[in-house]
Amino acid sequence: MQKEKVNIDKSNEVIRIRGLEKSFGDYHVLRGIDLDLYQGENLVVLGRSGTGKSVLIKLISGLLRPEQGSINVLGNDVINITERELEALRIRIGFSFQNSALYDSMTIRKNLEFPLVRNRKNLTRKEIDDNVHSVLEAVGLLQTINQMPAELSGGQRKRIGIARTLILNPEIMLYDEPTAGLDPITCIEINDLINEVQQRYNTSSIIITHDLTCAKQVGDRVAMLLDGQFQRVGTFDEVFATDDPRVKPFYNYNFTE
Ligand SMILES: Nc1ncnc2c1ncn2[C@@H]1O[C@H](COP(=O)(O)OP(=O)(O)OP(=O)(O)O)[C@@H](O)[C@H]1O
Repeated sequence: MQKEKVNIDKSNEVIRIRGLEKSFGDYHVLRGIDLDLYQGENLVVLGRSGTGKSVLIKLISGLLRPEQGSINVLGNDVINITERELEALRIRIGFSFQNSALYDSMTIRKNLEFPLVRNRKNLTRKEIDDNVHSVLEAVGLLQTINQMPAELSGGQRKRIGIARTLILNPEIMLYDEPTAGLDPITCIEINDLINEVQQRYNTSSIIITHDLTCAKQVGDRVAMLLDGQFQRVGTFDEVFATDDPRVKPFYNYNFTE
C-alpha cells in the first residue's frame, strides 16, 4: 500500500544523539554517532550484522552506557538521569523486539491486559477492556481476543506483539527487525501496520531492519551505519544513489539477485 502523507515536525527532535562512542574491549562499535529522530517520522536504521544497531537501541533506552557523547530522549538526558526517571521514560517508549514473545499460557486478551495492569494501576475494568479492544482493532485482530498465541500465525503474533506495545500509548516506537522470518506478503502487511501506527498514534519510530522493501515502504528517512557512523542519511533513494561498495551490495542483494 502507498504510504500516506505524514506530518513530520522537524523542529521537534524526540531523540537527539551527538558524538556517541561505544566500545567493547578493543572493538570500537560506535565511533561518533549523530542522529535525530523527528516528531512523527519513521526512521529506518540499516547496517550489516554486528555494526551496532542493537547496541544503539540499548544506549537509547539506557540499558547500556556510552564512553562519550549525549543522548536526549523526549527531553531527558538519558546518560545522567536517575533509575526512577529512566523507568518512567521507558514507559513512554514502545519496544517491539524480535524476542518479545507473548505469554503462551495466556489468552490474547490477558497478554494485552498484562502491561496495562502492571503500569497503569488506576484503570477501571471498563477502561482496560476499551484499551484492549482499541489496540486489537488497530492491528485488525479483534476476532482473536479469546484465542491462545499458539493458535495464531507468525504474522498475527507479530501484530499482537505490536498491539501489546501500543496499549501503553508510546510516544516513540523502537522496532527491531519487524519483518524477520515472515513471508513476503506478511512482511508487506507488517510494513503497512507500521505506517498505520505512525498515522493513528502519531508516534515517532526507529525501525532496524535488513529488509530493504521494509525500508522503502516505511522509512521517511533511512540512516545507514557504516564503520561506526551514520555516513549516509536521507530518503531511501538518496541513500542508495551511490556506487559506494559498502552500500551497493545491500541494494543488489535485496532487489536484483
Ligand atoms: N554486551 C556486550 N558485550 C560485548 N560485546 C557486545 C555486547 N553487545 C554487543 N556487543 C558487540 O557489539 C557488536 C554490535 O552488536 P549489535 O548486536 O549491536 O549488532 P547489530 O548491528 O544489531 O547486528 P545484527 O544485525 O546481527 O542484529 C557485535 O560485535 C557484538 O558482539
